[in-house]
Amino acid sequence: MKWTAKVWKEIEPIYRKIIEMPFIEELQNGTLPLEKFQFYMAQDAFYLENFARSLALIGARSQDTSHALAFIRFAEGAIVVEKALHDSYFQEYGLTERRSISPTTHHYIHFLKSTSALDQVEVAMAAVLPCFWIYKEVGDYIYKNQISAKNPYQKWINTYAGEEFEELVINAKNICDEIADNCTESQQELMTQAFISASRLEFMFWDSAYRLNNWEL
Ligand SMILES: Cc1ncc(CN)c(N)n1
Repeated sequence: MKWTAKVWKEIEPIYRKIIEMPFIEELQNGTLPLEKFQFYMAQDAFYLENFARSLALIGARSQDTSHALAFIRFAEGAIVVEKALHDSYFQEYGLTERRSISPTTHHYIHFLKSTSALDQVEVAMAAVLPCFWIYKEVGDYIYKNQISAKNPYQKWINTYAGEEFEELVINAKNICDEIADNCTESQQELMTQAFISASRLEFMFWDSAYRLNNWEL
């Protein structure tokens, strides 16, 4: 069995919880309060910038030049494609003020940056995979189950359910499988643990946006 098939089984309960969470349900129905979406978008802007830095770092640390190129392109995509989505929502909703980084965003960003900088590069690749794969699955799930034809969050849904994003996800999964095939069992286990941690953080990211969670002090 491929490593990606094994790890998806591990995080299946987390994924189920994600698609059942109110943030995702309301995003799908177009009823998510704007304030919660704006909070999410503002946090996601911090996230994307640092996610892109982590991807570029993984690219720089990859031994195989085709993997290096793929990760450098992923970094570019995170900045160019996803930022375009952000910019259009920022303009549409007049989101200009710079908010502070929430505790969950702070934790997620630092988890990705430290893993990318200090852990084995294959572990870092596994840590960023949920950022691609879970978004693709959630985007597809929402797209297939949408009831309302008029949804203010349609651009978000179309981005992650789209073919362009799908290509990136397939590529990232294939690289992880190739890398995992050449790893020892204990390295694979570290990859799996990193994948599970990032999947938990994906859940927390949406959950904290729904609760508008911020520092208490
Ligand atoms: C928190 C988070 N995770 C993943 C993605 C999709 N790259 C995102 N935009 N934001």
